Amino acid sequence: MLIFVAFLALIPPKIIGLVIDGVTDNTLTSEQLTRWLIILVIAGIIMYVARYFWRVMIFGSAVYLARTLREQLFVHFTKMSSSFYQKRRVGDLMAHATNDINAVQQTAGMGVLTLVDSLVTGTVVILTMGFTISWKLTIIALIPLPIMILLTSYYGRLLRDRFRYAQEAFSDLNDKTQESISGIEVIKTFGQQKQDIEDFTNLSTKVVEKNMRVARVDALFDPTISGIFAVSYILSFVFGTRFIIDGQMTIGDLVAFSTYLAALIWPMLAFGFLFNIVERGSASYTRIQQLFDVEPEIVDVPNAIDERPVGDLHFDVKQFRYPGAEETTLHDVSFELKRGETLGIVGKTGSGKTTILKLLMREFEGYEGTITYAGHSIDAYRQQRLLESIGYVPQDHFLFSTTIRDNIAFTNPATNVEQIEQAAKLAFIHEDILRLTEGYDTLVGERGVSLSGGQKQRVSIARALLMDPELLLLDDSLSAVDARTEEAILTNLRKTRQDKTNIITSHRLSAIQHAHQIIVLDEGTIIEKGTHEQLMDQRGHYYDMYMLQQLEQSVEQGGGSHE
Ligand SMILES: Nc1ncnc2c1ncn2[C@@H]1O[C@H](COP(=O)(O)OP(=O)(O)OP(=O)(O)O)[C@@H](O)[C@H]1O
Repeated sequence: MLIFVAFLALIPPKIIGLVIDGVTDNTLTSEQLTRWLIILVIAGIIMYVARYFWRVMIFGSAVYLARTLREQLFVHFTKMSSSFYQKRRVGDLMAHATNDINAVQQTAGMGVLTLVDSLVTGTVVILTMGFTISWKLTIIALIPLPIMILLTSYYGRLLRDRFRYAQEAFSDLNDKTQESISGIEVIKTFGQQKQDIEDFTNLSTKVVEKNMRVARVDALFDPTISGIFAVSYILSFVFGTRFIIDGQMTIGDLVAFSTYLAALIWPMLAFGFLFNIVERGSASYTRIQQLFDVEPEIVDVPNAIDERPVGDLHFDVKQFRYPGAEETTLHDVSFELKRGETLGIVGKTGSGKTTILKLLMREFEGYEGTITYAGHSIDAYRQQRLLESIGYVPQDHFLFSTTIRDNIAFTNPATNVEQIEQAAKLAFIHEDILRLTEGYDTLVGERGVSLSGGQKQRVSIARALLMDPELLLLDDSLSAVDARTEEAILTNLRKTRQDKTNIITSHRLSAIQHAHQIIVLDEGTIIEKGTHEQLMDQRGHYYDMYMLQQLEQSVEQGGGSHE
């Protein structure tokens, strides 16, 4: 259609030239004039329709392209492991997925349009000017063209870096906004709004400065192209009138020529802007490509076992250090857990409890040692299958912005009401949910009601229990519930998960007291191991902790003595 319109656009200038020559020669009849006018109107209407459709098609395709790119990026994000998210900021990733993809979309739409239009329309008009009017005048009019190409491509190069800096500044601002809004409660309670506004303003000013640097180059394109075009006009009039005087051209020819020249304004502008548009898109695309280039760290081995592991667990890690960390996080941690047993892990904060669970879920690799589950190393399984065996209740519980029902039924939206309620009862949250005005349909998360810390924890537990996982990992998941509720949940777990494996980490010994095995961690290694009774007999760290907690408990309850 672009090519078709380019040819149609040749008609009006030609007709204008013929009419003018008809007037100067006194040969134009009113029938001829009417015919020319009808042709002009028909050409105009066809061009109108064709232009409309090709714009819709080109810009529409650009929107589809952006969708494809956005989806690919999202899928890529979901493949990335924890260490990727540790290094990247959320706001920055979001800026890539929005701002940069928009810039690529602009390039795809405007870029294709300007490229095809400038080349096709430009070439067709130039050839027509040369063949039907005068080659000499055409070449003279186009003398300034190379200067325009040189200048605009130079501006394009200038623009590229500046645009990249502007996009980076926007990423920083996006990140700041995201973090401030998420942390607004902390900012307010500490009275830090003023400082926060100042930080925001500084970043916002940086965005303006960087975009002004872009605008200063942007602004050069238009005057340069128009200026050079004016030179073309002057040259064609000066030489055109000469050629008329010499009898090489008619007045109609010169009028048609200048109309063609006017028709060249847009292709020339488009050609100049092409450098602008392409450089912007390429700066943004490079930023997106850098994200795509990051390989997922945790990948399935070839011919990975495509079955959920069910069986005994053997954890034997000689040494593990988080990527980039200076000190070893875990060393010489080993335990064996038969299917159906419960392991309790206790230890001071930062002793490595959560790390053990993360390694079990294959969130991080690169440790020295082996972790086997049901007779195979955990990395021999497809990660998806491994995780299907594991129900994890993280320390920082996270609820999605949806109903409580959907939050619990997260792993299997098709679950029936009874199963959801059963999971909620096991997690001792059913009664609390019924007390909410809309029960299981109450919206929670960012858009809904605020549940207490303990309630959120129990919804998270219900979510994991609904899976009826082979291996349940409770990461300090009972810290925000009172002792009675904790006891009730643990009793439920003991009753319903007799043949399933559990690992419970806790600061409170009451949560792990009944476990088949307990390990006491300190600075990343096991310092004591055994059952509650064995550990009490040892009179070591565990014993001291237990006595201290008993004392605290009896003080809380108003008593002064303990056994
Ligand atoms: N992603 C990470 N990158 C680098 N270091 C980490 C990372 N996560 C934890 N650490 C460090 O590893 C150590 C063990 O952390 P871990 O979360 O396993 O402790 P924890 O025993 O679960 O503590 P808590 O009881 O406070 O949850 C800590 O020193 C912590 O700073």
